[in-house]
Amino acid sequence: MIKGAIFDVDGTLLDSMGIWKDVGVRYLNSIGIEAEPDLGNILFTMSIQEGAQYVKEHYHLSQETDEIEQNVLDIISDYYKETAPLKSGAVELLEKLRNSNIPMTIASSNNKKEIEMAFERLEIAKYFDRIFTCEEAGAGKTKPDIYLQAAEYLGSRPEETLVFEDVIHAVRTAKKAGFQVIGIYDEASKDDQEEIQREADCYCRDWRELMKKKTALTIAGSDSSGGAGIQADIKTMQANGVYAMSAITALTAQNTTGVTGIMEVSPEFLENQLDAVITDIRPDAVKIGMVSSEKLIKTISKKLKEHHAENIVVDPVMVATSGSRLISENAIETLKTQLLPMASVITPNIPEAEVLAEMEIRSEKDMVEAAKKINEMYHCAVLCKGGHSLNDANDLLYQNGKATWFRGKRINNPNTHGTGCTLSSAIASNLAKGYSLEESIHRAKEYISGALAAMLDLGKGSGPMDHGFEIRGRFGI
Ligand SMILES: Nc1ncnc2c1ncn2[C@@H]1O[C@H](COP(=O)(O)OP(=O)(O)O)[C@@H](O)[C@H]1O
Ligand SMILES: Cc1ncc(COP(=O)(O)OP(=O)(O)O)c(N)n1
Repeated sequence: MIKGAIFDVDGTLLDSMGIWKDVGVRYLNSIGIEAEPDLGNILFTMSIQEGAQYVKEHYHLSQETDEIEQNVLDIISDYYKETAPLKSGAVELLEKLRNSNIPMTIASSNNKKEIEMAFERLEIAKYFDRIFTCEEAGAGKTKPDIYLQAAEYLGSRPEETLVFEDVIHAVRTAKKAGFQVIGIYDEASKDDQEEIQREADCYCRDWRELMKKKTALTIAGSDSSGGAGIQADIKTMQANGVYAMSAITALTAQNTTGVTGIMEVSPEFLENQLDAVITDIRPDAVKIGMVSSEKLIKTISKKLKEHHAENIVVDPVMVATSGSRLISENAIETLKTQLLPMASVITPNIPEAEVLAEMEIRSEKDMVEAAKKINEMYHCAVLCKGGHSLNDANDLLYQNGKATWFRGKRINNPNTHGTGCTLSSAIASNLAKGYSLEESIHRAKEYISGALAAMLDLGKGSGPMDHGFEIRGRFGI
């Protein structure tokens, strides 16, 4: 759960990085000298003192460096006081965080005075309880001090705190210190964008893009008891902040004790649903759950390719906890060859991973070996879920030759109907919102732990979880 947010200023909230490239040219122009074409880049990495020394020597100026420095500082100060604009969508983002009762601070390498002047003019001072500067923190943003001091002030731990940044060294520092980092594009650091995208938990071109409601589509079967399948997926997507859509593969007559009937839709009708949804509201992520027959799998594969679907999470549902089979034997082969290679990640539980890897899983070492085998066979990231273990809830991600454990505390709750559907839908929701795969899994596990810990107890068998455990507000009472 997010309990605080820390914002950088220049390049993040303000579209102000240009002044630091432009200030030397402006200064020289003010004394009637034309600057060399590349002066902005030459001065960009220098301190103001170094820059003043450079222009004095290079342009044979009679002014002392102290005077040049002061004139440059005045130009910068005037810029913040009168001109520095907000980045697009910044106010909407601040408003949204304030409405969610998330306290916010500033962490900036700039001077407090400049920030205060700009914030007052732009009417955004009201969003921030305090401004932290690198000068006061005693270190620049290659060290985590400023973020840690800001988080301590907010009363949130790093993992509960969002850091908004636009430059790679700051993104790296905050990430390394355990914060959740949102990276944003800025012209001044355009050459580092790919790296920022890789290192940050979430990345966006501008704040409006981050604010836009993200969408997710579930292609799965209906569970009449509401704990698994389409119903669990939609509740999960809603609770994880995305707009949920569905294409139903089958109706099941099901409750917490078992499945008493399955009625599949025709491939034509599934195709119809997929076309209707995707051509109108494009999903930012797709989750695929129960698909019981070869024909339906082929339809999904064809349609998702045709529509260039992204962020596909495949939960290779085979058997429900209650013991009922949810896929035909021959469809498993088609699932392997047609759907797995399209997936950003697949989420088999231990029995499903055993079928896909064609080996027994008895230990954590076996989980790694099976996930590696599946990854090499089908070229997709594999999250082997450990919910069927007795003592823990440790899941293993295998991708790009690397195994990463997501360790979870086992919650003593016998009502685990729909855990697989819920986890895969939460991962898809997080991918839709732009989180990296690792962060998407991490957040999905936190969500499922919360839903299990709410201890809902319904039905005669293994009951459903409380998907809405964190949905509060006046209509929730
Ligand atoms: N009792 C539990 N406590 C905490 N997490 C659990 C528990 N049971 C399952 N999980 C988690 O729920 C997710 C779904 O896992 P699993 O139950 O193995 O899937 P499936 O429902 O497909 O069999 C995994 O992240 C797993 O670690
Ligand atoms: C319609 C439908 N789809 C999938 C499942 C399996 O759900 P899962 O999340 O794996 O949960 P359990 O049934 O294993 O608890 C289902 N039962 N029905």
